[in-house]
Amino acid sequence: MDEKKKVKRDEVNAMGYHDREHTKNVRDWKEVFDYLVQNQTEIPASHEADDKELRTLTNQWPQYPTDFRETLEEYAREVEKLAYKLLELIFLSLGLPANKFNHCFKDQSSMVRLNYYPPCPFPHLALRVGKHKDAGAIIVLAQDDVGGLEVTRKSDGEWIPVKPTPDAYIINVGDIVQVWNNDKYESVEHRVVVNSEKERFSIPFFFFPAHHVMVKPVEELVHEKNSAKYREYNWGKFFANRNRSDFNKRNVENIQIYHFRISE
Ligand SMILES: O=C(O)CCC(=O)C(=O)O
Ligand SMILES: [Fe+2]
Repeated sequence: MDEKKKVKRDEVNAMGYHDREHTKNVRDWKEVFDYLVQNQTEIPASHEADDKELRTLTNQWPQYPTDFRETLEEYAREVEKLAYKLLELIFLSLGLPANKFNHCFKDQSSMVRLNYYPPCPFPHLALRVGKHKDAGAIIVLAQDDVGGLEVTRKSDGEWIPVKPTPDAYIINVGDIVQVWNNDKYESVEHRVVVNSEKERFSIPFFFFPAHHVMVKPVEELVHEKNSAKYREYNWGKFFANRNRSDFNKRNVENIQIYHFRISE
C-alpha cells in the first residue's frame, strides 16, 4: 500500500493525507498532507453553536521516509517563532503591547500543509485552489519557483500574479488579524491557478489560536471615530464551520468574517 494511504485522513481525524479538498464547494486540483504544530489539539466536534463537545485531533505520521516527522516538526517550530515575531510587529505598529495576543496561541490549533499540485491537463476547467481568504491570524507561505498564486487588487478586483522570489516567504494577514485591528490590515483574497505542464509545491503555515479564543476588534483601537466593525465570534466554531465542505460538496456558503460585520 502506498505510504500516503496509510495516513489518509478520515471524518474523525482531519490530519494526514488527502486529495479531495474543496474550496467554496469546488474540488481543488491537488494532494495535501496536513499536520498540527501541537501534536494533539482540541477543536469543537461540530460547527453547531450550542454543541460544546470537543474532539482531539492527532497527527498521523508515515513510517517512511524515516526522517519525515522529525524534519517537519522542526520546520513547524522554526516557522512558529517567525509567526510570533510577525504578530508582535503588527501589534507594535498599532501602538499596542507586542505580546498582547500571544496568550491566545497557548493551545494553538495551528497547522502546516504540504501542497502538491500535479500538472493539470484541463487548465480552463480547474483551479489548484479556488479563491478564498485565509481564516487564521497569519500565514507564512513557502512556495517553489513555478508560480500560480494570485491575489485580488483592491482598487479594481483584478487578479495579480505573485511572482515567486527565491528563498523568501509570502506573508499573508489572515481574517483574525483583520478583525483584531478593525480592518486596518486586511486579509487578501487569493487563489492558485493551474499549470498544464509543471507540478508545483507549496507549504503554508497557518497560525491559528486556541479553539476557545473569542475574536473581536481590540478595545484600545475602538473609539468614537473608529467604532467596532465586527461582532465577537468563536475561533473554533468559525473554523469548524469553514471546514464543513472538506469531505463533501455542500450547498451552504462558506462562513466569512463579513457575516459578523456590524452594519453602520
Ligand atoms: O499554494 C499556495 O500558494 C497557496 C495555498 C493557499 O492559499 C491555502 O492553502 O490556503
Ligand atoms: Fe490560502
